[in-house]
Amino acid sequence: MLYRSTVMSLAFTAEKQLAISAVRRACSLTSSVFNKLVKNETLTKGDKSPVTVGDYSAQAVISSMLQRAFPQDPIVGEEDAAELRVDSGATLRDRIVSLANEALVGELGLGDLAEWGIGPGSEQTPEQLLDAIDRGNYKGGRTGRMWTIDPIDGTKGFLRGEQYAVCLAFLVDAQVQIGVLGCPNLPVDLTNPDGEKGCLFIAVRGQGAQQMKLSGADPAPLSIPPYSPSTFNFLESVEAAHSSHSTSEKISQLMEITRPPIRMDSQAKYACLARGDGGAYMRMPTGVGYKEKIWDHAAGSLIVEESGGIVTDSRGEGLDFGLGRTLGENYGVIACVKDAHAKLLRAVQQATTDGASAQSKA
Ligand SMILES: Nc1ncnc2c1ncn2[C@@H]1O[C@H](COP(=O)(O)O)[C@@H](O)[C@H]1OP(=O)(O)O
Ligand SMILES: [Mg+2]
Ligand SMILES: [Mg+2]
Ligand SMILES: [Mg+2]
Repeated sequence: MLYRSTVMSLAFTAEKQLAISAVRRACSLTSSVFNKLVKNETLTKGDKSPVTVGDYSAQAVISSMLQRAFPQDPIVGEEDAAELRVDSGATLRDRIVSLANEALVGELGLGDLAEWGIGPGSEQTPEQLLDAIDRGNYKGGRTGRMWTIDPIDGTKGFLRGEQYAVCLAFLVDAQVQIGVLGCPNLPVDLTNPDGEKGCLFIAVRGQGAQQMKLSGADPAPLSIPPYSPSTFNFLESVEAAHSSHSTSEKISQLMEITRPPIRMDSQAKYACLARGDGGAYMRMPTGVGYKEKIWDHAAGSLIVEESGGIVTDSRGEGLDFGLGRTLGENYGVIACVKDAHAKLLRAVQQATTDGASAQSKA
């Protein structure tokens, strides 16, 4: 038993260190993309180019570090470089190559290792960076080691200057072992929205979860407070197209919740649940046949579980990360502290059954 616990606590130290380092480097890249391209440039409404530049270059950085550290590990990444390999993508490609290289050559910080292809002199060729992006094309599966990257989750929040997250998870046999979320715009204390911003959340299965500042300062363990009916509320998407606001409003009424929901973009919702800013993460299907992607839930779900929470779909079943790049048929996602889950699940099931019978009568 002693042997087993020693082995468990030693597990994945190198993977964890790499994941933290890669997410932190990608976060400084996305912050600089925002400052250079979103804040200081005149953009036409709905212009998605800064987010595209940010997505590609952040995935290039994380993926090229992974390739150096763990060359055999496959990656399920949100982006692929096809658009950058054609002539019409040349301008975008040049921008991405220069941003990714700028991030890779940055000085080594705490815990960084030059052997991961970072630090002064670590420039990559355009071809190497495009290949790094394309290493994210793994189809996923149930066995073996793999990583999943969402280089910018919450693109709408990123463009609004609100919440987004750089997300990286490491899985073995379809079980998330490490989850890291970098949230550059998230207040360290949500009750002080004008205070310091920039948080990093890290979980390792069986070893708990912690929050620290993006700089690495002030690490603190995370633990979701016990269920309290008078303060319980929901964390949900800003975008009603991503999660049904009307269904969660119905669930909220059934649970007699009095506090309004906290709406924010990205997996920052999982992080905020883990540190007790809100009572439950709610993601109810909007009925358009959208399949949730594994990179949108892997890191966040482990951070919640390791903080004392539970993450399931609306049937109460665990999320299955072994089905490929998606979570399969969409039954929604609900997450909360363990002692609230049965009550929440009952309300979810009542709301969705009522909804279904109202629809079939109509
Ligand atoms: N119809 C949909 N239902 C649920 N999630 C969606 C839908 N369309 C896009 N998404 C994804 O929701 C995530 C953001 O969620 P949130 O609104 O909670 O921040 C993004 O990864 C986005 O994917 P994409 O990056 O392809 O736009
Ligand atoms: Mg996403
Ligand atoms: Mg994304
Ligand atoms: Mg996207």
